[in-house]
Amino acid sequence: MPLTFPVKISTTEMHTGGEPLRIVESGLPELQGATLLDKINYMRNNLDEYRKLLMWEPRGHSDMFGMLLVTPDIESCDFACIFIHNEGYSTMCGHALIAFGRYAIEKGLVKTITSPETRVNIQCPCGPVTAYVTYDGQSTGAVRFQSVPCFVFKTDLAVEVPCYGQITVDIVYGGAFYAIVPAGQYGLDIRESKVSDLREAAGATTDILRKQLKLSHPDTEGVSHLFGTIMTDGNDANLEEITDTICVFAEREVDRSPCGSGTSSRIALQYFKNKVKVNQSRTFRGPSGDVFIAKVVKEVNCGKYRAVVTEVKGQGYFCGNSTFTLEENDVTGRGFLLQ
Ligand SMILES: O=C(O)[C@H]1NCC[C@@H]1O
Repeated sequence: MPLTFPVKISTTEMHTGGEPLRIVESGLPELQGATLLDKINYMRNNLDEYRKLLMWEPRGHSDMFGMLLVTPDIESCDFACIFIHNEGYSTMCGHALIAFGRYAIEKGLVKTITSPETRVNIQCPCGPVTAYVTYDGQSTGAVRFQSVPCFVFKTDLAVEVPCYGQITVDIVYGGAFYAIVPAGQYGLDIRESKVSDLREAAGATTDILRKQLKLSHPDTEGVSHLFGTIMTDGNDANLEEITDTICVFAEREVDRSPCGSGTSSRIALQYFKNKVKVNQSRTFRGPSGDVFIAKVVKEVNCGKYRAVVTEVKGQGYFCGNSTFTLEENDVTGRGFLLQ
């Protein structure tokens, strides 16, 4: 289905730890479908031009991220989200929820607001996620969210990454599946190496794993896809120290923040490798220098897997509003990417 003219799309622009969040407020045709997954599939099949218009150049860029709000189909949830990025649609996004928690309250979308925290129940494609938004009676601040069950799918998986040799990764589910690997395995340093080198190595790892690894989730439809590779500083054991992380997801998109779902995955992996205990907090730093604080809240089951609910805390900020238009004869303006 082509774009419907006149195109006029309104958004609020936010960021969490430097990672953009473009919240679409109006201007898209209605998404058909009974469930959130149906609506995502409808958008993917019929309205993907709108994703490209909003995420790609000249209105976005190859590291852009956004979300749309739709009606939830889980009764306990107040909102449902569709996450969009350079390649398509994703299953979980922590940085988006951290920003959205504030948005929901500041824009008057939440009926019952309580201090010092307000609970917001959000249906994500991976399942229901609870966000707790700090509210002091006047303004909103930090947001913590509790994840869907996170589990380790495979540990110590050896993979031959073209141009880099044999690399050993762990595969973890934190609302999305990630490969997790210390940057040192590629001869890279997460703090000193160029982001372009880290992006390339992580992207090459995701590419080969997507070809070779069959993923499955015990009970959630539509999530069995390797979303990206997370490189770490390898510092899993020393709880007192900040640990660095860079998440390269979708089509080699670099998360500026520590990545909420990636942080859930990392703390879950650390838990199952006996590096942290329930309720022990750790600080994760992303490439922008901003941090998330995370911990394991409790152990649960997820099908045959031992799993954990994690909690990740950070703060998002408002940075603007946009109204996007498109002239009918503007072919380039429909979206392109330079990478
Ligand atoms: O915070 C997160 O979970 C994410 N940020 C962009 C990519 C991931 O979805």
